[in-house]
Amino acid sequence: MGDTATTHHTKSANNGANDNQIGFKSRVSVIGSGSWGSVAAKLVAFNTLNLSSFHDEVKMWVFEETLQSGEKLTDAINRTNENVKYLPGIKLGKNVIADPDLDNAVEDANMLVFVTPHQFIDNICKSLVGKVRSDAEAISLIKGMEVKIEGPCLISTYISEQLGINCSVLMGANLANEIAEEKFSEATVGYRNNREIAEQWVQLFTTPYFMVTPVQDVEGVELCGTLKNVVAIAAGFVDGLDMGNNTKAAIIRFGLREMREFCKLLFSSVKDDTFFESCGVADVITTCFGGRNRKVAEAFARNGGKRSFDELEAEMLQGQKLQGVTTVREVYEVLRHRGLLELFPLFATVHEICSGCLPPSAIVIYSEKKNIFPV
Ligand SMILES: NC(=O)c1ccc[n+]([C@@H]2O[C@H](COP(=O)([O-])OP(=O)(O)OC[C@H]3O[C@@H](n4cnc5c(N)ncnc54)[C@H](O)[C@@H]3O)[C@@H](O)[C@H]2O)c1
Ligand SMILES: O=P(O)(O)OC[C@H](O)CO
Repeated sequence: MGDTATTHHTKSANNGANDNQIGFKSRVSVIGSGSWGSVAAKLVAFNTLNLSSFHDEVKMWVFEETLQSGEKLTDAINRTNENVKYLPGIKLGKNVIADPDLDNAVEDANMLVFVTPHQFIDNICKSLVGKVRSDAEAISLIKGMEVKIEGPCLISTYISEQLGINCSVLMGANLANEIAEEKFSEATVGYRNNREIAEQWVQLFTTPYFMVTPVQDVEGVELCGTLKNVVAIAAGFVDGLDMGNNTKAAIIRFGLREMREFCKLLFSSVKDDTFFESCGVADVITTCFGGRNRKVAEAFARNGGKRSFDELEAEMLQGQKLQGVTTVREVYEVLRHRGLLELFPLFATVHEICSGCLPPSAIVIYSEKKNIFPV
């Protein structure tokens, strides 16, 4: 742990955070246990076993459910060391302990990894108020955003505000099943102003097959991870209409341009270089070719928009959750509220298709005529 973090530990006030500086070991909890949540626990657990500055054990909070066999998911994970529902066939590491009790899962942890679908973060944060260490550091792997009456709010900001702790982000071209199989990938840690904290997260996640780069642009990194899911849905429509690779490449380019404009609209501080990190162009590419948002959007278009995203998601993903449909609705609300829909034709069209106002083929009309931003 770096100096800044150590000072952090010693000044803590509540929930047992009175550790001595010398010999202090960090405790990590993972909040979420879907496919990416389980891979995150695996990555982290590999490092906590191998680095002396961490306690070995990694607690992973599980949204409890009963499997078809009648066994609780948590019991099955702890018995087999696999997330048999969301990441079957992958050993997580014996030091990963699944826990269905949220309070218990975060108790004593000073490094909190948030990785649930974004639609659930509100309830999770509300139930964690007053339960986490005041000196804890958080990181969000969640791709999505909250839209409140007063405007859009990044998930990392929401976590920070609700829990009174600093929150970094980790985003990137990270299809969970590929990293689970230890195929090489990159990711980007976005941090606000404390480089040492960023280095701790880099250390905690880096493995020989997972390369993590810190970038001082938390908003840019997080919004890239959030918005690429909208572009992935557009790419899925193109696939469902059998329009081919050139059209998909055009959609990716238009999408990246709207991502950049939307990021700068919300945060003028967002850096152009961030779009060339793993969280930017690389994540757009991988999601538009191999992601769940793309896959379900393709099925939506092949069905002519007659079967809803909810229905297709339940049938095709068996409990896993899409982020793109909710995100594009939130983006649309922000743009409508500001009278800027015309400047974001791809985002607007994707929402209008998802919500049934336009047919999937409208994405073709979009791609034929749009070049809104000056290049
Ligand atoms: N899967 C990936 O390849 C991947 C990669 C990078 C980032 N992400 C992001 O990670 C985040 C988490 O996604 P994931 O892939 O780990 O999950 P997932 O879609 O695989 O699984 C859904 C999860 O939601 C949980 N859940 C269901 N109802 C809930 C409720 N009411 N309250 C709380 N939890 C509930 C389920 O138990 C399960 O753990 C998302 O923001 C996603 O965009 C996913
Ligand atoms: O499967 P998706 O569409 O949720 O995308 C997964 C990851 O975000 C890719 O980096």
